[in-house]
Amino acid sequence: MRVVLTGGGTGGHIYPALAIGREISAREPGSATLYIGSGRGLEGRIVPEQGIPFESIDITGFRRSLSLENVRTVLRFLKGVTRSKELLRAFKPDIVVGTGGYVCGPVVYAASKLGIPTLIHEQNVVPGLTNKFLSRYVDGVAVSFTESVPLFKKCPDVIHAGNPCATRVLGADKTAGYASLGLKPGTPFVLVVGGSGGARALNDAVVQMAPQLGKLSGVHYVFVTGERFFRDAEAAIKRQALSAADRVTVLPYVGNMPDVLAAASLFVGRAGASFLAEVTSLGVPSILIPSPNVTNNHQEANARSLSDAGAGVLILERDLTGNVLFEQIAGIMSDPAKKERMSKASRSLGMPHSAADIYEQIIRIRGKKYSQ
Ligand SMILES: CC(=O)N[C@H]1[C@@H](OP(=O)(O)OP(=O)(O)OC[C@H]2O[C@@H](n3ccc(=O)[nH]c3=O)[C@H](O)[C@@H]2O)O[C@H](CO)[C@@H](O)[C@@H]1O
Repeated sequence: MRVVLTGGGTGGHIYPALAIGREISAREPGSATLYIGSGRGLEGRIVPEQGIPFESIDITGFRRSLSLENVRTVLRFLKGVTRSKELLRAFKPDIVVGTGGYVCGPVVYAASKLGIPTLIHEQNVVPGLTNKFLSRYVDGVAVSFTESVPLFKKCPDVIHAGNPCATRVLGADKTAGYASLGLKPGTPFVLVVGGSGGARALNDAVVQMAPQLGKLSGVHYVFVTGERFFRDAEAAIKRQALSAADRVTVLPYVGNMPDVLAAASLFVGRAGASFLAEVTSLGVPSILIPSPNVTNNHQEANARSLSDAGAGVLILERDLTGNVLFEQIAGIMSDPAKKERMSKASRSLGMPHSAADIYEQIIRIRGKKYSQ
């Protein structure tokens, strides 16, 4: 099959696209993939690193308030449609899959105008602006939460498939995870990550709790700060961690997150939808501090679905301090029975067959389109 993947800005939109691409290649060896993203997003680095051909278009997102910038955005969108049409005519895909983020707008729209079968995947309960717009043109929609199905009632083929990132972590290699961190296999460690871009509030709380890290004997800590915060955060964390500094690893970004996540004893992070799909697919217990700065506060809804099931502990950012965070970490890491209960609850929420369901949907959509 020839497939175009598009979506991006942040990891939460890129990794679901890559997971769908991987499923297609596994089912149909010899498939050809092209990823179309924005030159400004994280995809420009991640996708070529995976050995996938990458083309970029110049596009920005809409501001929610009226502004001159929105006029420029419309012009860029129209230019993006023209450029996408050129790329699509040259590549001749059998399917175009969009996973949200503004970059997939012109690409999926152009594909639908050219009569190419199209599918979008929505990661969050509340659909993003781009996917809402595209839902009028696409042949199918895959959503991550059942609650989102009615929001796409005008679309021809809507399925509840979970998030394909859940499938991407299934083949994860714990041993490789420990090795990449330089840890002895089996070392218990707490993984703290503020989403694909890092989170200042979380990094600040980590610096505040760092003097207490030594209290938990034998536990290692892996702090992933986000590229833009790395230098300052690393210096501050190492300084504050005192005698436990040798049990602390600080990194800007983790390229092999599935392996590292599979080895982790506890995940502490934001509540982005793709991360949560991975955490539940692997049955990792979590402490979640949802970002308050996202559309419709959707990360809090994501986090509540885990905390209500006993799979995670929810801390609202306004209540976050170093002490609160360390108390919760210690409460889980020093109570194996509690950790095990949370782990079981987490696994029960996982939907690891997600990418396979989406692959079946792609086959169905193509079949229908070409029989018309
Ligand atoms: C601030 C913001 O707009 N956040 C949104 C964004 O989050 P964000 O882009 O942070 O996405 P998620 O937290 O959902 O997922 C991050 C993805 O990046 C990967 N990863 C992350 C860090 C790292 O060092 N290495 C790595 O590989 C994770 O394994 C995961 O696959 O998209 C999500 C959609 O999925 C939304 O739910 C979030 O609300």
